[in-house]
Amino acid sequence: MDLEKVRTRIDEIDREIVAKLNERLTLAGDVAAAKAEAGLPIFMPEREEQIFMKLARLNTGPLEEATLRRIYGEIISVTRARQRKLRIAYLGPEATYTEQAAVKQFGQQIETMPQRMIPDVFTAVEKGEADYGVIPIENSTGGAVLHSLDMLAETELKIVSQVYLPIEHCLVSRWPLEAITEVHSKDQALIQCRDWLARHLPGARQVECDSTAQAVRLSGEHEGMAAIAGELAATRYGVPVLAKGIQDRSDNVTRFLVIGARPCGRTGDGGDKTSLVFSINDEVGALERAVKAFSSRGINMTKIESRPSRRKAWDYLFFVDVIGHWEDAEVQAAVADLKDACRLVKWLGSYPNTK
Ligand SMILES: C=C(O[C@@H]1C=C(C(=O)O)C=C[C@H]1O)C(=O)O
Repeated sequence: MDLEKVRTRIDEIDREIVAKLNERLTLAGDVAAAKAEAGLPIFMPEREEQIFMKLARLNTGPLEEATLRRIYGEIISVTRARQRKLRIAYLGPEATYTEQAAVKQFGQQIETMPQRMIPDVFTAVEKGEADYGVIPIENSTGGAVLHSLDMLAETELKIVSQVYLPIEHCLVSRWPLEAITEVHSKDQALIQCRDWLARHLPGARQVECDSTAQAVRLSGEHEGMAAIAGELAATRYGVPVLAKGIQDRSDNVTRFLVIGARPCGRTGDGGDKTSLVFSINDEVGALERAVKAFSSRGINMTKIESRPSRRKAWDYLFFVDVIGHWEDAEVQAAVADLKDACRLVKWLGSYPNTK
């Protein structure tokens, strides 16, 4: 093939792409103005998911769906920022996995607001200092993030989106493996690397701290100290990576939630998930009746997790995820039954069931 000819064609395509990008940006800017008038939020995850689903159907390849999503994620990020840069609070400090999840959801065009603890993320959104908050909720190896569950039970904020992020942990230190006496990290990360640590650093003390990024920062300052964290945190704080991929399972994925002041609308086409929390009466068959409210209608329950209610000893809250939107007739009917069987039923949010 003639190189010059191909390059000429590529240049033409680029001209078209740039023109189209600008046209899209201008149109979406008009939408933003109309939305401001109608009192609708800048960020509408249900609309974005519909766009992504439509793009996937249009795409004939060779472009991979995940790549298309990433490219469009940035285009939409720029569009949102044209109205106003969204302020995103997340479990910090900088370069945590939660920051990566925030960028995966919102793109680069955001104002990042790292917070020290999970409750601080909720407070920042509740006070209106941040537009949205991002928190970890569960990991495929280590299970639930209990602090996040407890906060969800208390808050009036709603879950508006979920983000799955593959997690690859690294051992990060300025000192060689033989010299390491302490490994610092978030409890979840230590649990996810339990077998690796037992094999490679059996004598090292394991110390829990608030975040993986915080552990990296500390480890840079103290002799014999190592941290478990992501490569991004190691790079950001300038501490060398000694070993990569040290999590016990290669399919290690964390699910994050985006919380906001307003609920998210329906995506439709079975593309939504609903999270709720309920508390059952102390009687025979109460939990079964609660579960049947969904199963008898063919509603798929994708998760159930119990936590102490923190009100009374041996009193529990059940956190469940089901497929469907709170406004779906079937879900509403199930919730009516659930309310008959339960002391408390609280809607935590409905959002696109993004993979
Ligand atoms: C332009 C809009 O605002 C935002 C930007 C979108 C886009 O760039 O396509 C889509 C949804 C919203 O999060 C809209 O709601 O249509």
